[in-house]
Formats: sequence, C-alpha cells, structure tokens
Amino acid sequence: MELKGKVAIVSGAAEGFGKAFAEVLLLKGCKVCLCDINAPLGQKTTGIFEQRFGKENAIFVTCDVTVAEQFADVFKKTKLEYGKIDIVVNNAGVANEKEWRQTIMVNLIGSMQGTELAVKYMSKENGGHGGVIINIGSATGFEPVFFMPAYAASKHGLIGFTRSWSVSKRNEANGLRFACLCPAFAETNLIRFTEGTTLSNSTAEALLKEIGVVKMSQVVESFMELLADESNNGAVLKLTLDDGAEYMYRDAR
Ligand SMILES: NC(=O)C1=CN([C@@H]2O[C@H](COP(=O)(O)OP(=O)(O)OC[C@H]3O[C@@H](n4cnc5c(N)ncnc54)[C@H](O)[C@@H]3O)[C@@H](O)[C@H]2O)C=CC1
Ligand SMILES: CCCCC/C=C\C=C\C(=O)C/C=C\C/C=C\CCCC(=O)O
Repeated sequence: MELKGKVAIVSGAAEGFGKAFAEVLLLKGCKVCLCDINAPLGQKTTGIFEQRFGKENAIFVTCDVTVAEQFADVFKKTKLEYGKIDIVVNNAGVANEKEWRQTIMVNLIGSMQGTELAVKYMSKENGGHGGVIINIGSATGFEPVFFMPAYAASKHGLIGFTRSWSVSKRNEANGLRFACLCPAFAETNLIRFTEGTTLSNSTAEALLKEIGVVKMSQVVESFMELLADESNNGAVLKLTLDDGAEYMYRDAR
C-alpha cells in the first residue's frame, strides 16, 4: 500500500503504541489525526510531530472513544481538515480489572465504534475511497489469562469482531479491509499499571521476565506489515518475544 498522501486516524495516540503508529505513518508521508482522552499529553505529542513533520500534517482532537459523539467528531474534523480518510487505527486501550466495565467500554466498544465510523466514512458507496482498519488486539485474545479476565475478554471480542467484518462481501466491494495486531507484553506504561490486575508487583515482575517484553520497534514493524500488504484482509497477527510475528489467521474466513 502506498502510504504517501494517505490520511490516518489513530486513537490513543498521546503515548505508547498509538504515538509510535502515528510517528511511523507521518514518516511515510501520511497526514495523521491523533486523538486521545489525555488532552495535555496528546497536544504535546502532536506539537512535537508538527515541528518534525510540518504543521499541516498532524492534528489533535481530544476524544474519549467511549463517548460516541466525541469519536464521531474526530472523523468529522479529519474529513474537514484533510478531505478524506484512508486508515483508521483503533488503538486506545486500558487494562483495569477493578474498573472492568470501563475496560470493555474502551477496548471493545470504543474500537467497535471506531470501526463503524471508519466503514461509514471510507466505504465507496458513501463516496469514500476504501481503506484499511487496524484494530489493536492482544496476545491475551487467544487464551485464558487468569490475571486479566475482563481485558482478555475485550481482546477476544475484538478479534472476533474484526474477523467478522472482514468476511463481508459488501465491505470488499466498498474497498475496505480489516486486520488485528495482537502483541504480548510490550514496553509501554500499560504494563506498569499492576493495580489494574489481580497480581502483586513481585508476581507481575516475575511474569514479565518469564514471558518477556517485546520492543516497540517490533510492534511497529508488525503494524507496518499489516498495513503494507493489500491482500491482508482478515489477518490476525500475533507478536511474542519467543516466536516473533505469526499469523493466527491470514485471510478472511
Ligand atoms: N503494552 C502492551 O503490553 C500491550 C498493549 N496492547 C494494546 O495496545 C493498545 C495501546 O496500549 P499501550 O500503548 O500499551 O498503552 P498506553 O497506556 O501507553 O497508551 C494508551 C493510550 O490510550 C489512551 N486512552 C485510554 N483510554 C482512552 C479513551 N477512553 N479514549 C481515548 N483514549 C484513551 C491513553 O490516554 C493513552 O494515551 C491498547 O489497546 C492495549 O490494550 C496490546 C498488547 C500488549
Ligand atoms: C504482568 C504485568 C501486568 C500488567 C499487564 C497490563 C497490560 C497487558 C496488556 C497486554 O495486552 C499483554 C499481552 C499479553 C500478555 C499475556 C499473555 C501472553 C501469552 C503469550 C504467549 O502466547 O506466549
């Protein structure tokens, strides 16, 4: 997929994966709308990108992805600013078992909302040019995870949701494709929030040591692989330190 001149929306882009995805898209010549619930950090990140890549290539919109009107506003503003939308990355996520309803709301419902909006704006039948939706799942979406049941459920759901969209013939005709990136532990602040799990700090440290922590560069590389290959519809790519990137599903089925 030629990325130069494409327009992307990345949710949860103030820090972590979202910031790295926005950065690589800008590096490849895309225009990017970064959105995040954390307005001060989102504005700071976007300001840095504006300086590096040009003020005209990055915008920030404050958005809680669980609030439908706010997420819709992100799409409206991006279309208004850049005239089209080609890539949507549903990345915003939390890992909090005590606030498990919120975990489902952000990780699953928020990403579903972002996908629905992407389909609305990018479908050829609505005047769009087609495009790609990348949902950020997790390696917890394939197996039981005793210390994060709600989080794991949100990611199991997101994988099923993404695959279900990918098998629709109507979406194929609309030029849309759908893929899911599923990393194991990776080096962001998310994995430092152990109060959000049922683990003690020492058990969490031991687990991180045992499973290992994937580097951000590996996550970005896998993200780019899903984006670049236009035949990737329905692909679910798992990324672990031990096995690297492996397709759990390659095609829409
Ligand atoms: N770090 C890890 O080990 C892994 C993370 N993931 C997933 O990757 C995605 C990104 O996570 P990280 O970068 O690690 O976390 P992070 O905590 O570094 O970044 C998450 C971003 O999402 C934003 N956010 C949270 N709730 C939001 C909401 N309601 N609306 C809009 N923005 C919101 C935060 O403000 C933050 O900027 C998440 O979906 C997470 O579940 C998946 C596998 C592994
Ligand atoms: C121990 C740290 C606790 C805090 C964790 C917070 C967030 C984690 C988010 C993830 O998405 C982590 C993803 C995967 C880790 C769990 C199981 C990995 C199984 C890997 C495998 O299949 O080999």
